Amino acid sequence: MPENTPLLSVRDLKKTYQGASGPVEAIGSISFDVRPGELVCIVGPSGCGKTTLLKCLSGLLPPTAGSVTLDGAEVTAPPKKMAVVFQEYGRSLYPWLTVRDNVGLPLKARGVPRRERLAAVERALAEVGLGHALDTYPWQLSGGMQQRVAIARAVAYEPEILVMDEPFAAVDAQTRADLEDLVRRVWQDLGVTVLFVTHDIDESVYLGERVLMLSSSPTVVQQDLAIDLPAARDQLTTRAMPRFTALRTQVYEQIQRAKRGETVAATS
Ligand SMILES: Nc1ncnc2c1ncn2[C@@H]1O[C@H](COP(=O)(O)OP(=O)(O)OP(=O)(O)O)[C@@H](O)[C@H]1O
Repeated sequence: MPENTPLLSVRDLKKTYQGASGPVEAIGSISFDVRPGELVCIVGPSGCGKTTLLKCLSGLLPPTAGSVTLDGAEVTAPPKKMAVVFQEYGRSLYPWLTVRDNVGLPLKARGVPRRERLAAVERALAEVGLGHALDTYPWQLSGGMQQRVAIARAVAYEPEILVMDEPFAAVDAQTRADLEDLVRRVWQDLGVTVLFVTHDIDESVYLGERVLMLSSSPTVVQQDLAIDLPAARDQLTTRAMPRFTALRTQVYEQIQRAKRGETVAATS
């Protein structure tokens, strides 16, 4: 695929729920593209429709209007080319399966032969620094390690796009910093396209090459901001850069505007 052809294309997406006391317009109208190999963060205030958007993107919820296209095909069911990592790692791993079997499960379901599957599982676990944990069970690991297993499972599947839904919201600050660096490393090493949803402004700027800021519900893209920080990022030096501070201030101000219900045109 040429580099400028979008991998994921969201066009005029609208979602209205039928609530008990009438229609709830969760998503007003959202349009954006993600090109192959990009790392895009989506950030917005609580209740702005991030979960609704992700459900529509991953084919779990039909939009009221508009479309989602992945690699040229309209998404109407969970796409094979997409892997999703959720916040609740504790519920996404099977406690009765070893780490090796948890990571290998989607490949088994896809019919990948055993030898090839085991090689892919070992590669993915080595990538997330858990090459030594193949035969352990999820409940023998810390929360951060379990989330690494969930990331390895997504990576082993070799998706065209890796969607992460607030994946680090439930871990402590130090683990979170390590996992952020892990996501950037996986993105750089494997060239996978990443769409990362977070409510954390600093995290969106530290991780992303682009940040899409959502307005309050009914949601639109408030701003599409290019993150022009150096590709090699480091928790101490990058976060201490004046440019980092300027970008986080810009995102913070937009989120505050979104909370007040002020919408501005999406610009980069
Ligand atoms: N099944 C539903 N029926 C009716 N309204 C809903 C339903 N699901 C979500 N909503 C409403 O749609 C809006 C967006 O909700 P959504 O959960 O997508 O936001 P969010 O950004 O993921 O929130 P948070 O960051 O707090 O998790 C909210 O006003 C919510 O109350």
